Amino acid sequence: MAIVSLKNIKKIYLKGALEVKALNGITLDIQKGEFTVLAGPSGSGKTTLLNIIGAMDRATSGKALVDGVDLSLLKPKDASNFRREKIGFIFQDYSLIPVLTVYENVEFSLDLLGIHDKESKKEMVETILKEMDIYELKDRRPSEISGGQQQRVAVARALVKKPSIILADEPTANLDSVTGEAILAMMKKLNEEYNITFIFSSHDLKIIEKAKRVVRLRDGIKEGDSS
Ligand SMILES: Nc1ncnc2c1ncn2[C@@H]1O[C@H](COP(=O)(O)OP(=O)(O)OP(=O)(O)O)[C@@H](O)[C@H]1O
Repeated sequence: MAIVSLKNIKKIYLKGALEVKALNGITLDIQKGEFTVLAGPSGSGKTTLLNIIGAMDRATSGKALVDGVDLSLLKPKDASNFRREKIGFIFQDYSLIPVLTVYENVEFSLDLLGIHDKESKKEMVETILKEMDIYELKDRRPSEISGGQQQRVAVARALVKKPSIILADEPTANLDSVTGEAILAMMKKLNEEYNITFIFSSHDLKIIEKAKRVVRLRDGIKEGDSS
């Protein structure tokens, strides 16, 4: 069974009296363990689609089933539980908490899940920091490390809670091409090692060509799908 199953998803934003059709009938299945990029020009609907899959936003019409949950039926509180338990988010601007150290940023993800036992948290956080090769940076604040290192912290924070799906909106957009490709290689390794489903957006051709499956969007419509 597909971990993400979208049927005829439409999203219309209202801008005053103006309707913006951001998604115009997207049908898409993604299997568990796939490594998929949503590609397409600016404004094609990539962020909107990621937000719907992650229950950050709701489709205007259509059916979205993610890890067995029908997202259209979720009340706001259930949506926030769903996000916390099932989804790891990675953002273009890293979105780390500036006053917390690298260690605490990753640990916070477990606090939100209600895991409070110091020792088990320590084991989980340290394992993932080592995996991401940022263990030596654990006591620094985000402002004291590079952009590529901050994005590795963001990946660690998403991953530590062992989510079913990781959603990443332009995760390499603010990085130079070498660092961006290193982050992508790391995501791919984690995808293969843990069989975590990755769905990310990009309009960088060098990044797109390295994904296993490319779903192309244009004007809110799926115009291509290749693996
Ligand atoms: N909150 C909003 N209110 C109104 N219109 C919106 C809103 N969010 C997005 N849009 C519009 O919906 C369309 C799709 O936007 P979206 O951000 O999903 O595209 P994108 O492919 O992620 O673009 P980019 O690559 O620039 O991030 C665009 O026309 C955008 O202007």
